[in-house]
Amino acid sequence: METFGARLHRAVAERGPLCVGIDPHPGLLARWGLPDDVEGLDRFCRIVVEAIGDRVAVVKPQSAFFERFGSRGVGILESTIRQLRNSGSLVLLDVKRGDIGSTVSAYASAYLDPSSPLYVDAVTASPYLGVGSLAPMFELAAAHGGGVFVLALTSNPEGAAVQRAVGADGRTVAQTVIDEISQLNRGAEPLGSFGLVVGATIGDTGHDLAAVNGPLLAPGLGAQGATAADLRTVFGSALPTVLPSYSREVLGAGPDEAALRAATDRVLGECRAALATA
Ligand SMILES: O=c1ccn([C@@H]2O[C@H](COP(=O)(O)O)[C@@H](O)[C@H]2O)c(=O)[nH]1
Repeated sequence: METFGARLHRAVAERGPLCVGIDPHPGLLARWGLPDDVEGLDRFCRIVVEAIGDRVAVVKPQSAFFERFGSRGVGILESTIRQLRNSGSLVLLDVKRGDIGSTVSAYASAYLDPSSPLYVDAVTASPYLGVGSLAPMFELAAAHGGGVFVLALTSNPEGAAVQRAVGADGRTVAQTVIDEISQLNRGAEPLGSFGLVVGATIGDTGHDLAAVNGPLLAPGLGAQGATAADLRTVFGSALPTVLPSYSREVLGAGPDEAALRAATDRVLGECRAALATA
């Protein structure tokens, strides 16, 4: 079985270093001339998949925008995941789950067990009940070639107060998360399956990402103000493992599929240029 890290490495080599988010904000549905209901959500997702599913390495549906429509919205998430998988992109579900270990087991089954209707290639997870509490996710991901991206240094300004707080051992909370994920990826080739989320907005925080040996998802580009040129400052020598992520910056070009593809190609070009300087 090929690991998620290997599959991601291959997808990025073939399609380029880019993740595009599917975030059907009410404002975007309106701009696309779609109703703010399940039919509008379905149409929005179908257009995005048709436009970019066969050209982007990773697509990241944001679960919140599906959950807000209840069970029918989750049904659209399931069908969107299926369509994305058929289009050849890897699916990273942005769902930021975390809980005590026994409950994390159920989250792991929901997203990382191939028999689940919500089965995806990778999920985002929250480490604030302790990185160790996410072990059931790591184990099921490893068993089935899946991946987990753990929040480390998020792109929002409020994250710093928690993530940069310093513990008794002198390390920040974020550095503890970084170090524990680095351990999980030790020796993995060509890339570990356990990633981190590090916002492109955060500047140089002095955190050491050099030993992670796993993918570094970088949201915050475009709508939140960061540019591809900021990636070097944030990631330094870890730049080659960065997976830049854009949602509204690309989605704002829709609903025209050619315009969505053009926006995707533009940001991919910017990211390629930024990462090539590594
Ligand atoms: O630190 C984080 C973690 C996750 N996100 C998510 O990424 C997208 C960003 O959307 P944009 O439209 O490109 O701003 C969104 O789904 C967030 O929940 C993040 O922004 N920062």
